[in-house]
Amino acid sequence: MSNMEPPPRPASALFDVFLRLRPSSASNERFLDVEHIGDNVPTHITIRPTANDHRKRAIEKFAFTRVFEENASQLDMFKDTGMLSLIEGVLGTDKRASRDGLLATLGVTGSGKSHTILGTKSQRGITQMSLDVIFRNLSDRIALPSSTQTVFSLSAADVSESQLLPAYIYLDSIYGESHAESRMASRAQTPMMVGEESHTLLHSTSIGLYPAIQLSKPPCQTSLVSSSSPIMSKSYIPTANGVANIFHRFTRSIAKSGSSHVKDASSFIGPPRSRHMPQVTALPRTPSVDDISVRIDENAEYAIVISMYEVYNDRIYDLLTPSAATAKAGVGKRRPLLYKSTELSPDRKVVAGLRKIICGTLEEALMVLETGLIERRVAGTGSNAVSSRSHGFFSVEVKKRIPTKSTTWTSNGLTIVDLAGSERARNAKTAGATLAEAGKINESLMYLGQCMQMQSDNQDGNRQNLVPFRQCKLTELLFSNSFPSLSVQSQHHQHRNPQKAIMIVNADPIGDFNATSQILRYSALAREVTVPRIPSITSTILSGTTATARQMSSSSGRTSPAESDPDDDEHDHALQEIGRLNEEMEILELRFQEEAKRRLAAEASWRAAEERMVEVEQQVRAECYDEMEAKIDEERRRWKWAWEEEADRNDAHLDQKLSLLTQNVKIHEDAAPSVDERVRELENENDVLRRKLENLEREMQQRSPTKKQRVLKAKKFEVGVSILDSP
Ligand SMILES: Nc1ncnc2c1ncn2[C@@H]1O[C@H](COP(=O)(O)OP(=O)(O)OP(=O)(O)O)[C@@H](O)[C@H]1O
Repeated sequence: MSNMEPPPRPASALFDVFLRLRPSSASNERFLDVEHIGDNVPTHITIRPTANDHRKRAIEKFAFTRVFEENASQLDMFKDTGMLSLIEGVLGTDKRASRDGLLATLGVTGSGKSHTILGTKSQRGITQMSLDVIFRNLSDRIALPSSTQTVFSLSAADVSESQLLPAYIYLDSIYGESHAESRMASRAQTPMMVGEESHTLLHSTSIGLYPAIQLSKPPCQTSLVSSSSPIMSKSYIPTANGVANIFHRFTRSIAKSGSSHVKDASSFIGPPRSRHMPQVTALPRTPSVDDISVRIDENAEYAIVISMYEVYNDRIYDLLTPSAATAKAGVGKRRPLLYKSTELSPDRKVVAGLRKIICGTLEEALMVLETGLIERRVAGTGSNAVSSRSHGFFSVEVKKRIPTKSTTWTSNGLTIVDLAGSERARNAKTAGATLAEAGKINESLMYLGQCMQMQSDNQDGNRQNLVPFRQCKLTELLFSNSFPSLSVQSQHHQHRNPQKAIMIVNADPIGDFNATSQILRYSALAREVTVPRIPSITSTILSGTTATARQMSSSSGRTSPAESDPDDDEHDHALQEIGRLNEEMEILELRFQEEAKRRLAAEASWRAAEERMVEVEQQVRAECYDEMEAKIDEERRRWKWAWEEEADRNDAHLDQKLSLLTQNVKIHEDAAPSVDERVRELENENDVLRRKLENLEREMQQRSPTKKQRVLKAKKFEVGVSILDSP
């Protein structure tokens, strides 16, 4: 590739790629040079191996959208990388150009990524400047987060199953008493109690005075009252516990009003924590962006919602849910979040379940940013004392609605990504868990490299390869919004333009040659390899022969070139051709080595993808099994319950039948006999008995004569009595 131009950005390109060189205090040999062509802004650099590197002799030339040299300021980086048009796209001034924006920084550990986007103690980074421009330009068009109506409607419009919180409540939950104390100190007036019917809270902090939330009875009728409202005859400043209580009622009221996303306060706030609160006044104020204006939609009302998360070991963690709080609440380890399609966002993946903070002022946004940065995992390694060990994501969602036309919010996001440093593990004095971290970081950056390489390959011309962005969380998060959604369901949803993205590659021109050149190779928009004209052994020998030949020819008296021997010319040509072919061969050899490396990397990623597939399959199987078990359990319970119900019903039915039966059955008793009948009965009975007696006497007589006589005597006596008795 000769006369290498920075290629025009095709529509399919993922990024505009800028290179920023950092001033370095290292005393190594410089290996990177910027090419200056007239007064044009530089777009090309060359890297040449240092003198002590004898293995590589190729000089590589790289093209970027623009190269920023060591003297570039933070403000230059903000103004000249296209951040303003990115912000305008997010603010959605022009509907056609309205889109999400992404800014990412890439580079070796310590090359200045965090410096560029997050700044230092004395200088702001692109993130703070972007927030300043957004809040300054929107100023009074920003909806107050203390309005419950705003919180309701924003929660209802959120598609990512998030927990939305106004910033002052969130900050109180994090900084607890220290925040309350600082509020106390900052308040001029002594607050007074409100009457029984309504509790009005003056909510002020060291970073400004907030409007009050009035909680009247019932709690769902929460309303906003200005702090200067005459209703506040009595008021008080809440303590941290008080705030938690108020918030509990506040969120309950929101939950009651039907928002599915706002959860119970207890899920947000554990016991009040006394973290050291960052002081907004101590944050840097330069460079100033007061004079920068961007176009906004003058008819719209805006809301700014901030969330922060990190990708650590290929898992997504919320940075605004402090791990200390989770541990205190007994939840244990931080719970990774899913990047998935939700019910309200079937055609797009979102990080689901994040805590999102509605910020009304720049100060609130900066406090939230500081809080998330404190949470971000940092571990000192040999390469950089405060190295970022995770990929940090800072997301500013700009929600917009036209109050006269619609009550629903549309949303575009500006995501700023501080990628973890890519250093080879052996360079860093890492061990154990940190070594595993380095492995994951390098793996995800390798996938990122493949995606970016694909971008520059696609720019080469005819090839339009698919960007393999689904290989890891990092590339999924970075690229899945870069392509227009093809989903059928998206017809029912708002059509979204693909995101616009900027990549800033940071490099130290005196730093680690190998690590830096590796990053430049896959991030550059174009690349050219040349081999320096250092004569190879063959050409040296051959040129030596030529020189001798020339000497010989000159000594033979032929002085004019016109008189030169045509055989010699042919010989010279042949030697030149051999030299050229040698160079070409060396370049091809280098290319071949690189292709071989890429093939190995592709094979590794293929294997990783296969392993991942197996893992996912196992996971899905386990999930299906659990789900099935749960379903069977539920069915069993349902059947048991139905069976018991049926048995109870049968018992009840039987009882009912029995009671009916006992009610209708009467015991029949015969009527009592009259006296005459009774006498007759007794006489009959008497007769029967008498006959029996007679029979018995007769039997007796037949058995014993003495007895017989006695019986006869008795008989005679009875007959005599009966004769006497008879009338
Ligand atoms: N352009 C610059 N001007 C002045 N100082 C710089 C510049 N770039 C980086 N530095 C300084 O170099 C040090 C390391 O930079 P920084 O922390 O931004 O590196 P990093 O690439 O984010 O590293 P890591 O990947 O480990 O997080 C910091 O002290 C930073 O202030």
